[in-house]
Amino acid sequence: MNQPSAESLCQSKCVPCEGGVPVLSRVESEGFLTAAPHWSLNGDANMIHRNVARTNFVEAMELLNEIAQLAETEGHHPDLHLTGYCKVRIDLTTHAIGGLSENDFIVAAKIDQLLSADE
Ligand SMILES: C[C@H](O)[C@H](O)[C@H]1CNC2=NC(N)=NC(=O)C2=N1
Repeated sequence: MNQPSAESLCQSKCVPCEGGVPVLSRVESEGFLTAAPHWSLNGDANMIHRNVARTNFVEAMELLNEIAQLAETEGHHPDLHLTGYCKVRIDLTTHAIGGLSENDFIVAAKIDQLLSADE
């Protein structure tokens, strides 16, 4: 597989997934992470996450809603956590296959784009 870029991921669209897609290996996921360097792979290599801080509670909630809209557009949904009054943790995994798929990295790159537009 060619090394993905943030740009190519942002131009891609999530493919509806109800199973039948191979789980990405740790090495494949690490390749995708070069295009999404703000994200971390967990120990089991079945989830990536990113932490984001906002300046107050309302801005954190607005961010959660922006990500929710993006997720609905993509048809692929992160697990969103408000971890403090202005802190957000975003977890991405493909529930249907119990691990990571390209969809997770497409949504990660699009969230990065949304966050850089906000800054
Ligand atoms: C058909 C549709 O693509 C699936 O139900 C999607 C919806 N959003 C999803 N989001 C995530 N994170 N994992 C999934 O397996 C998943 N499945």
